[in-house]
Amino acid sequence: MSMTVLNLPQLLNPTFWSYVSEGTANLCVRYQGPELAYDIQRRYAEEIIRPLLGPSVVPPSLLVRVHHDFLQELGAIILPQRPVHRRNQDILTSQAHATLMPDLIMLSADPSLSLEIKPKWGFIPRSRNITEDRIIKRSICRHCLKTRCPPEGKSPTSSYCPMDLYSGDPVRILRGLTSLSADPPSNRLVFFRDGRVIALCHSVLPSTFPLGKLTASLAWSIIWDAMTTALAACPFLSHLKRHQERLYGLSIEGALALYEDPAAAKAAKNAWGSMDAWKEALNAYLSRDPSKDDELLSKMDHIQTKVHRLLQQCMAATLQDLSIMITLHPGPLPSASLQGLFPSTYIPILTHLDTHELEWHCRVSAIDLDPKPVTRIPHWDDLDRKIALSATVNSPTFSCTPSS
Ligand SMILES: O=P(O)(O)O[C@@H]1[C@@H](OP(=O)(O)O)[C@H](OP(=O)(O)O)[C@H](O)[C@H](OP(=O)(O)O)[C@H]1OP(=O)(O)O
Ligand SMILES: Nc1ncnc2c1ncn2[C@@H]1O[C@H](COP(=O)(O)OP(=O)(O)OP(=O)(O)O)[C@@H](O)[C@H]1O
Repeated sequence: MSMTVLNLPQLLNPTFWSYVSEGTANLCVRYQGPELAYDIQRRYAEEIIRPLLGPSVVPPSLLVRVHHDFLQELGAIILPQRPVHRRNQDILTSQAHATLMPDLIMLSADPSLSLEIKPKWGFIPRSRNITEDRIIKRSICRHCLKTRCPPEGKSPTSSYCPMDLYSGDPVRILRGLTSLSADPPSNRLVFFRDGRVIALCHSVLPSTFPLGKLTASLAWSIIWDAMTTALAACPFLSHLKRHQERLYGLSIEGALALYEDPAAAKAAKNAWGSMDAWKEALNAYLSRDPSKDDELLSKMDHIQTKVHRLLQQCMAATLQDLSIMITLHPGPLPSASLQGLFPSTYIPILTHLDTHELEWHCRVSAIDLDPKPVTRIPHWDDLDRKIALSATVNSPTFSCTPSS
């Protein structure tokens, strides 16, 4: 068995280390050098988002050293496989680090089918800070305001309502998935078979797949059923919705009011690059009584409280923009492989096919967990204002059925 050895020369400065303890064989020292800028992104996912969503959902990752020649050669090798519209942007060959993660789409040589979806906001906000001119936000969810109530002269761009996906009700979850799949192709729903992107529902399944001998439409209806069962069985979406809603407790209008205090904005911008500050904001959130999520702004006179609330607003923004990867493996639990480095959790599912029961194993993971800049708060508020005002002018005749 080979072992991965990471090359991190920037750590090899003895003054960055201090003594902790020792035994007969090992001596333990603690790293106290400068924060590795690139590492903030990786640690944010592991130390801030993982406690919210759960260890089985947020994949582990390692920071590895890379160099110019490797990145340049890699860029040339993969260029033909990249989408044409992305090719004008080269890989940044000056990057010193990359993140190594388990492959969430495919595991060893087993047949697999994965669905990547971007669920977006899962609740309808209730905050007292929502102003009268944006009152439509209380009856139509953010995604539907943005996509189903476009400015005059434009057509709706989606029929998907996230409230369905987050409802916990299998009938509504299936409706959410199928409406997403009926939308024009986008990164909001992507299918992978055996590690490669496939055109949704038009693709014949491989014969190694247990459904491969069925007609495509029957096979796909069973697959939708298995995906729905997995999402209904896994507590992930309900955790995601609860944390989105609580972290967004002041609504963007309230967060903007805090950001308009120049001292708070400056302190929050400084705090953004420090993992200690993120952890403080997370702990303040985890120990907060939910009845205080939408606390009166006038009661928040400490700069520290404002900084916590601003960073929490950024955490909510990460949670609204993440993607979910649902990977289905037909048959028994996939055997350990190279991925043994990274433990993961599978949900066993049974689906019915005529008189036969099919056994699947399913893994649900969250990806794209980047920290969102606190400096975007005015932009998010402005976007919300535009979306709410343009939808109000259209006087939509529908409202969204809350997810619970
Ligand atoms: O706020 P939204 O709803 O426009 O979300 C943006 C996403 O739009 P979407 O609603 O998924 O079509 C947008 O998605 P697309 O690139 O449009 O697929 C981005 O994810 C953007 O984040 P970032 O600029 O990559 O950090 C997202 O922006 P942030 O809200 O994270 O700033
Ligand atoms: N661990 C993983 N295993 C398999 N595929 C992955 C993994 N992580 C990311 N991907 C794939 O790579 C794509 C890009 O990754 P990611 O979403 O982190 O990039 P991004 O630049 O932050 O994207 P965006 O512009 O949507 O914010 C994902 O949409 C997913 O298809």
